[in-house]
Amino acid sequence: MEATKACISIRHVSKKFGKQQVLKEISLEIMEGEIFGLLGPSGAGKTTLVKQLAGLDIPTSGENFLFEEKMPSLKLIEKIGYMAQSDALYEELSAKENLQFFSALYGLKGKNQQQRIEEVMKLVQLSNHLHKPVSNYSGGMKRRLSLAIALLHEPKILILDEPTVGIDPVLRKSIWEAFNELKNKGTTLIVTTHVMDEAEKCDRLGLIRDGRLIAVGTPEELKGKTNSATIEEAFLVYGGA
Ligand SMILES: Nc1ncnc2c1ncn2[C@@H]1O[C@H](COP(=O)(O)OP(=O)(O)OP(=O)(O)O)[C@@H](O)[C@H]1O
Repeated sequence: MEATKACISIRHVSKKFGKQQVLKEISLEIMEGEIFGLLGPSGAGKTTLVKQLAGLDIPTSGENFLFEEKMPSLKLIEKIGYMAQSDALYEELSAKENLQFFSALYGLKGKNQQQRIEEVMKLVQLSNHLHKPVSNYSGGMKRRLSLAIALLHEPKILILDEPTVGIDPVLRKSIWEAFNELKNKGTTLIVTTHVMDEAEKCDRLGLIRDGRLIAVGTPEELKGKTNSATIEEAFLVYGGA
């Protein structure tokens, strides 16, 4: 069997904002085609780390590599899809107009653009709402539209910062089905969360607390090693003392 390759390599990454040290010596490899969850309490440093992976910020020390290329790199932009924590949508435009705007940024034109718009809206189950102004969308619909936008250019790596916040359990399930579909097509997904049942759905997890990566493993490994019934319990064991 072919060994899986790392497509993201985080090497001794630290980050300071003023005097506050937000990331502390993080080293981690994320494999091609896995769903990797970054789990940690609010303020742990998850967003700070994924922003660096998306090329939107730089470490104070250490390095991030994507496909063996040091970040940030313009060359990699088309390989990365990033969905931020808050939606960056034009409320006064329709969903379709938003999708057309972002498609143009990625250089998608004509028939190809139209086809991708149809595909991504189908994936997030918003095909029937294409012409609605975004201002008439619910919070969950806006999250799904943001996801559709992050998927437009078929990125190899998809970085999702709390993608299902404010989304009800039924929709959350359908979004996770979409994640698994993408994974099966070879996309690597990085998902930040503090929802424990969501953590269980990831192939591997990185537990992050106060800017430190305190454990990495599959949900089963993390529970097994700490003799815990739940990820929450395992987290407390790793974070305790
Ligand atoms: N641009 C910035 N300037 C100063 N401090 C910042 C900046 N960005 C983040 N921080 C601080 O860094 C710490 C980590 O924030 P971060 O957003 O990475 O946490 P998080 O784990 O993503 O939390 P949440 O789950 O609430 O989004 C926080 O204390 C935050 O206030």
